[in-house]
Amino acid sequence: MKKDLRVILSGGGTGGHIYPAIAIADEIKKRHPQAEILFVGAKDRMEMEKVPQAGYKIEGLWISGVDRSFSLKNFIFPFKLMSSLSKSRKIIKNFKPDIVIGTGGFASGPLLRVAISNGIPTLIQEQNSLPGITNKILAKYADTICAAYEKVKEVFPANKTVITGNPVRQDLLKLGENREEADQYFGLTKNKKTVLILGGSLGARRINSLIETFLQRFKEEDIQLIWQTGKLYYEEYKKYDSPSVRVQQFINRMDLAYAAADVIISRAGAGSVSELCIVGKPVLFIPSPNVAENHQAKNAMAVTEHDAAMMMTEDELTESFDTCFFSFIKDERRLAQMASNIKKLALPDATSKIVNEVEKLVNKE
Ligand SMILES: CC(=O)N[C@H]1[C@@H](OP(=O)(O)OP(=O)(O)OC[C@H]2O[C@@H](n3ccc(=O)[nH]c3=O)[C@H](O)[C@@H]2O)O[C@H](CO)[C@@H](O)[C@@H]1O
Repeated sequence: MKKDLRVILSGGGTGGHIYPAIAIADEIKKRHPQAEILFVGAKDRMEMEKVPQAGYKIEGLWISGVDRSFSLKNFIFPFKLMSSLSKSRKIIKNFKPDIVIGTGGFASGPLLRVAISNGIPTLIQEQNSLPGITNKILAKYADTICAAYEKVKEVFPANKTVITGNPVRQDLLKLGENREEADQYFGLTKNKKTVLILGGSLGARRINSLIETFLQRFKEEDIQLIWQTGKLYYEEYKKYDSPSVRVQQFINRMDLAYAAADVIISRAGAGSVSELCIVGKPVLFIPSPNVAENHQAKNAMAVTEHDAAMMMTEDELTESFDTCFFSFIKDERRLAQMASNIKKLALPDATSKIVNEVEKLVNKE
């Protein structure tokens, strides 16, 4: 293996594409401390803040997705694409990567395209059971595809697809017994039942309105909350912050949030689902209905079919949340069974397996 390995990672738009890239970068750095790593994301998206926070350099492309409906935004898309292809060429020419890794989201499209046409080895990582559009296009030309679900072999070339699982950040792999630190970090009361509410990296409008409706009920049941609203909705809900309802726009210490929780209510983005399997606590999934081909429901069903979590669609919430959730949270036997079942689905070696594939590609060169 080259001593001065040079790697570009590209992916973003949402945490679901950013955190896998950071986990892969951390594992590469662990194995190859001399490696030079550069991220490429989309200007104005959350990767421009989260990647430097994780200690890596990032360049931004002027790129966005195409609206599925007719929209004025789509008229400038060709210009954005040309601009980002041209910037990708410059980045690749200057950085001279040994490998380019794409984790999905629109910024990885132009960059991987340029890498492929320059004959640079490429690897893409697909988090979902139904691939996103960028990865679908790139898969034909990429050298290796690392995925979490067997099912993607129906869409991707099976001969170069390796099932590894989704990369999960190192700090989430060793939650251990840091509940006390977690309670202190969030200012929670010790020994009080805690529910963690997660709306995915951007927050979830419907989950926020559900929690607002049930605040009084949680109080009556003596349950405290860590409530992640998402940046977009924080202003609307921050008024509810109190010692028993910790309202957060975004949680930087997910390790502590998971450690503090007895039960978790969550969206079913692929990364969240993979993390929750590792965390091994009882979960109620409320999948987003606003994603391509309803893939979050499919991510959640991959867990519920093993009797390892509960799931409710947004449509079921009004009628069933009250009775189902509040009886679930009191049923200690059922909670323990769910925690044990979900833990069996964890794939904690995913990042390591992906970096093995990265090394194979670089060594081949
Ligand atoms: C609305 C939307 O398009 N969602 C997609 C997006 O989800 P989203 O961006 O929500 O991503 P995931 O659920 O995959 O992962 C969320 C990540 O953000 C982290 N996190 C979350 C909240 C927080 O306060 N702090 C924090 O660090 C989680 O620990 C996790 O690592 O990408 C996923 C992976 O491609 C898809 O499956 C989802 O359908």
